[in-house]
Amino acid sequence: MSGIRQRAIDACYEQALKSYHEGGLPIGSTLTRGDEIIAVGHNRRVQQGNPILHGEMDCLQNAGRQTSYRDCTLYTSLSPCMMCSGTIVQFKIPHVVICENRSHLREPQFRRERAVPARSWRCRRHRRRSPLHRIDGALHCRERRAMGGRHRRLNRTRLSLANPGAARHGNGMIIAVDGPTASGKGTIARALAAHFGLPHLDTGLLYRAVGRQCALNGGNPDDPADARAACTFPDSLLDDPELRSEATGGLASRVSIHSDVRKALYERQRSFATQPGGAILDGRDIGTVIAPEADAKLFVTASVEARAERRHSEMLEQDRAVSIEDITADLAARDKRDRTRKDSPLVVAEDALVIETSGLRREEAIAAAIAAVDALLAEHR
Ligand SMILES: Nc1ncnc2c1ncn2[C@@H]1O[C@H](COP(=O)(O)OP(=O)(O)OP(=O)(O)O)[C@@H](O)[C@H]1O
Ligand SMILES: Nc1ccn([C@@H]2O[C@H](COP(=O)(O)O)[C@@H](O)[C@H]2O)c(=O)n1
Repeated sequence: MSGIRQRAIDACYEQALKSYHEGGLPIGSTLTRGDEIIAVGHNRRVQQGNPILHGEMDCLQNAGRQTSYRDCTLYTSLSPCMMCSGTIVQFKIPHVVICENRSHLREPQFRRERAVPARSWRCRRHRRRSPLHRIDGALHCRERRAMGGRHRRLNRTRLSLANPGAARHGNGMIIAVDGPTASGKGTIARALAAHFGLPHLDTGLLYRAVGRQCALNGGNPDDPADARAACTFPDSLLDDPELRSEATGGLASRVSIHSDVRKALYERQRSFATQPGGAILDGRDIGTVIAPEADAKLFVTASVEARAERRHSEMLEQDRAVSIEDITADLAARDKRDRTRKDSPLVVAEDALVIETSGLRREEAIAAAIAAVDALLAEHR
């Protein structure tokens, strides 16, 4: 790849990364003339709350007024939208290099019809036609594939920030994952967090800490005052391995019916959900109470038998001898308590997508969840 082209593509990537670190959409742009980079820019829609500050627009603004763009090339890390394509046509910019367009292919027909009709669209070396890359036809197809990879990886981490819900919270989206115990919601929430690059909070852990603290205080988890007093647990308790035990799960389910406990834990969960950059939370009432405005809501469920089986295997792995009958009875009791309590019961939020994981392996359940979130976000766009 020629020197200027490589430098321009690298600059696009650096700009996209800069935006990513600012909590924005990872889209960068570079304007070149001959061997010179005239300007760079990145998408600042989220950072500035400015709906038209796309990467290409920011770059052109940074370049200032140019007498002519006829000898310029605009590089952009992602396929330009209708607005940016219109600007490219308006400014008569003859060459556009799109670093990757598989994550988000936008306005190809518009550009095909209007943008740069006189160019050859074949890979110079392979003479291969590439319909998706009509305006970066000057690149060798292997070069395109190589540069596309890293841009694509970056884009996939944050593209979902483009939805309107993201703007509501400054610069992020909220994903709510609810469901009964051992349904696999934690497994799914952690995988979604890694996929979308979001921080994750397992809210069950907070209720478990209250249950555990109540026991440490010698209190009665069914007594509202004892349960309330346990809400001031030290943060270090969250690292206590005992929190993960079934016994503590049972205590958590008992303290969680008290309204004062739910009120005491609300603010902590709410500020996590609304932090800049977005968040993913799993629990029982995330989509209904903690973040009813969440951009994507999933309700993960599975039959009692499948859940008991999973919990049983988990315990066998930890060398804990518990009968499957006992586990089933405990799950059923917790389900009933969670579903029938007055304050914030476990229900499917109206706008949630239900994922039934009984017949799905972990990877299949995760793939279904990612597809469901993508579909929900696409509805918002
Ligand atoms: N689709 C699946 N198939 C088989 N096992 C699964 C699946 N999803 C999760 N598991 C396993 O089931 C167990 C419970 O999963 P996980 O902890 O994600 O559930 P949870 O709903 O978050 O539970 P809790 O309410 O206790 O926090 C774990 O051992 C996990 O590895
Ligand atoms: N948002 C939440 C989360 C949990 N609970 C209660 O805590 C118990 C333990 O939760 P796990 O997810 O770790 O199993 C659970 O049984 C609920 O009673 C809650 O009420 N709200």
